Amino acid sequence: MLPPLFLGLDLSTQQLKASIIDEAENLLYEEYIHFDSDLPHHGTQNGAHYGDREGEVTCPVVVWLEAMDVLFDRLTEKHSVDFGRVLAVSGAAQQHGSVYWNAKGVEVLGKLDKSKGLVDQLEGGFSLEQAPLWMDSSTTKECRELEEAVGGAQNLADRTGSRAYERFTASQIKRLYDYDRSTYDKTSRISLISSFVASLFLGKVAPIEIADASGMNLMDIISGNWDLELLKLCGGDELKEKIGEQPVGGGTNLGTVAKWWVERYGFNEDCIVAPFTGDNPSSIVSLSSPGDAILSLGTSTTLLVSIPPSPDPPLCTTNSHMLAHPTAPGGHIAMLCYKNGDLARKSVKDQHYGGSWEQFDQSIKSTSSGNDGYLRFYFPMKEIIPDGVIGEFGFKAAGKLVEGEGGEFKPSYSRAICETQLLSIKSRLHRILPHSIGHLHRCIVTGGASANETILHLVADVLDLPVYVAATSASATIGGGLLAQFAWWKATKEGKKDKTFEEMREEVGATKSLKKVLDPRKHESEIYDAILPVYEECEDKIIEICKSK
Ligand SMILES: Nc1ncnc2c1ncn2[C@@H]1O[C@H](COP(=O)(O)OP(=O)(O)O)[C@@H](O)[C@H]1O
Ligand SMILES: O=C(CO)[C@@H](O)[C@H](O)COP(=O)(O)O
Repeated sequence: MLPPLFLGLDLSTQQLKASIIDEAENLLYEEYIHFDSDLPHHGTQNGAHYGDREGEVTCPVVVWLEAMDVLFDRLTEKHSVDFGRVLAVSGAAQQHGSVYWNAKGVEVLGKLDKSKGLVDQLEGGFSLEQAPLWMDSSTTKECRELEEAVGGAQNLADRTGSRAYERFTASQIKRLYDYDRSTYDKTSRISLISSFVASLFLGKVAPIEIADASGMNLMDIISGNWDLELLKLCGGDELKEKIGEQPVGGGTNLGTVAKWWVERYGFNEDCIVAPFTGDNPSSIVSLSSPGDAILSLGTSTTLLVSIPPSPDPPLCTTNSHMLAHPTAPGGHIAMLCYKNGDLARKSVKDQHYGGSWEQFDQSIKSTSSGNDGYLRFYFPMKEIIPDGVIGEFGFKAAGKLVEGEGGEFKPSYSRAICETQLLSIKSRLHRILPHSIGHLHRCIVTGGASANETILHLVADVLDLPVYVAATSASATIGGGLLAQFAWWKATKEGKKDKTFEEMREEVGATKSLKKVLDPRKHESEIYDAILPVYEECEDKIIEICKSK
């Protein structure tokens, strides 16, 4: 019999990616479906629709169904993947977004017909055709109401790991419950995007995974169970039923793939489905050890630090997130998340460098650290950190606002956007680290922009950390493959049921194949240390300006 394979998926903001690995984590197949370019008839812009309500950002569920159909056709036709060798599947998805199944959808999911694709059968199976995404910021009112109901933002953070955020699922559900009750009532089950994809494999609505559940403002961050009072506040008594069973850990065996996968694509009928997690927790699974910072430069920018289990309660702040760890019970992940990451850099590249990353990079290379004393901030979308700021702002390093939105600016635009994005992380990094971590040893960079060595140089110098990358920038899909392998290993190997993820990695002899790319340069890092207070002063001014708008 040929050795087993493990399938990991990542349904991220702009694309659906798949990786197939073997037991030693060798990457055998990789494929992706880019929503805008592969499925242009849905009219997504960077994977999203921007709606009529202020801050409304969604994606039609049918885009993801079609991406699944096309992806598996491609894996079969282009790569001739033998799915009979795939013994477990898991994966990840952009966090926080939610999918609303109606009764018909749940019913059809349980009896998929092998002669038809997912779109043909499941279109019309959702009470909300447009799923709210992590970029949505339309639920500020619901957020403040939720915080008020539990005695303030810090209380909610202590309880769920985060204060109320617009993109988190609680406020999204509350908006539906408060303003669109008939749609809410037509909703039989609510999935996260991650558990929605797991449901497609399972042929029934899958439970929500614990790390992704901690991005909802609905789960008790200490116990890992649903907070019943919060459920009721957001969606009445009936929300408990719609959300389903308690969150489950990464690597849980949820059952085997639905018959449809066996009959249509030749999946092994024993192929295990393990819970899908969020893309950021999945990157932690594939890349991180405590003491590492992970910088994910995907559509969003996130900074993640894995925190080992501790008897002390996790450090929950109103400016950062605390997530449950997907594979270490009692462990956590501290996270910063920025909305204006890749899309803001891309717009600078298109506006000033003719759409060329080479020219974007060249402008950084031909200027020096600190950009001749200028700082320029880009927030084309309402930002998460600092909360609610929007616009473009340029400053002299002395903290003097040289122009407001738009206006003339001489030094390098590309250096400016990368420096201010990274200085924001530098100014917050120490505040999210618990004492148990002490200090960080290295920064592992992943996501699309980790392919850009010029940006990696800035990361090393600004954060003053050695920079590492993995063999592929698609760390979330590899994390999915590893979660699949973990579920299979525990379920099928004698005596492994209660073993840990690390024990599995040790047994199969897998090491994280990380490559050191750069060390920070002392002189350059000192320049950024010196700029930091000025950066913070400028950021405070922007917050004031935006408040008074
Ligand atoms: N050389 C580069 N420099 C900077 N960014 C890049 C480069 N190459 C690709 N990217 C960015 O990577 C992004 C995709 O990253 P990815 O991690 O796949 O996103 P997501 O997972 O959120 O869909 C693209 O939108 C693109 O702008
Ligand atoms: O909202 C968050 C994390 O809180 C985002 O990081 C999403 O999870 C989207 O991920 P990418 O598609 O940008 O990787």
